[in-house]
Amino acid sequence: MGVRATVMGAGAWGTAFAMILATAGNEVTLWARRPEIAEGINNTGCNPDYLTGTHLPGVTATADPDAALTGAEVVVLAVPAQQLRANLAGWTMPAEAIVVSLAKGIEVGTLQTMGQVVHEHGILRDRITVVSGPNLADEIAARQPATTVVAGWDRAVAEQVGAVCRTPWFRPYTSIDVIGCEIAGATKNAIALAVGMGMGRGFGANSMASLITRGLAESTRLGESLGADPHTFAGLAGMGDLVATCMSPLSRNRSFGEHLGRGLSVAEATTASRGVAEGVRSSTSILALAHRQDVEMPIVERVVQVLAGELSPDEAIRTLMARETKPER
Ligand SMILES: NC(=O)c1ccc[n+]([C@@H]2O[C@H](COP(=O)([O-])OP(=O)(O)OC[C@H]3O[C@@H](n4cnc5c(N)ncnc54)[C@H](O)[C@@H]3O)[C@@H](O)[C@H]2O)c1
Ligand SMILES: O=P(O)(O)OC[C@H](O)CO
Repeated sequence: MGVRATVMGAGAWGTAFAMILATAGNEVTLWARRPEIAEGINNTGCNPDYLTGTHLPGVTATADPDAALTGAEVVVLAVPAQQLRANLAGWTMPAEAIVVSLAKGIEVGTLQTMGQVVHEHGILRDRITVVSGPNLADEIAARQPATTVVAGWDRAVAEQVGAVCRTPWFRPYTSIDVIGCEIAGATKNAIALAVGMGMGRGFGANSMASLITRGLAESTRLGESLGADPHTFAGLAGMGDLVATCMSPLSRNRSFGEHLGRGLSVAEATTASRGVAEGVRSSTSILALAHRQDVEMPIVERVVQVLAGELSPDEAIRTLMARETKPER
């Protein structure tokens, strides 16, 4: 028996998630900011801008947020991290709905995770869940097998969301480590920028593996300082997502880093990007959060310096390699 589910945001992941929910037997409404996107979906059954060849049977689109939200039992938030708070302020959330956050980022200024932003908007913590894992939207849209983590403060609610978005090719696990999944999801984008820069400089698997492994170490440190379970970082929302993002040419964050490594400016890399590369804005807030928590994040620090034009990718790599020798852990 399905639920009435609404996805707020018709970018790549919002569109793919709407398809998952419809395939799982739910009644699905997809809110698009631009009316022409909603019209395109309703007229052709495909999103004209994102995942363009993907059919969305059972998905009804609208550009009216009130129409989208009225009566929804599950509300999925799929707008970019830095835009979530402003969007929430303009929406009337259904009183009893379960809220699912898809965005992977840390808010600039407040240094809050998306779950914290949603909670601050007045949603009870027990009704908030986040979905995070190795989930490149293009592969999900192509119905390739994938797993994910649904994390919630209330395990039963996480299980409910897991059941609602389970399909033969999309297998959700559950967790109660919301902060761990959110920190893992946000930081992997910053690490993918670093990996991309290395690839753009022409480096191979050794460099990539070094950045992934040490990147995971610094993400785990930050997560633990905020009360996360370190095991989360070894799981799908941690290592799983980091590997998928850093290995795949489909990743916007890795691609953005590759552009920088090849000598493009941040503005040029932004123009070349196929969608939002969350790490570009969130790297700064992740580093600020690390400073607040007194946690060392040398890779993220170099990424921030490259994005700010203070270091070239070569200088970033050279200074990372010049750090003092120390025990691995
Ligand atoms: N694409 C993926 O493979 C993927 C997978 C997992 C998680 N995510 C995360 O999901 C979130 C959304 O990513 P996406 O891939 O759908 O992004 P996207 O770049 O494909 O689309 C962004 C969507 O947000 C809309 N948007 C932009 N500015 C907005 C604003 N001010 N208000 C409302 N809507 C606005 C755009 O119109 C578009 O519909 C990000 O945090 C991303 O990290 C993405
Ligand atoms: O394309 P990216 O870099 O935003 O990564 C997409 C997903 O987060 C991968 O799980």
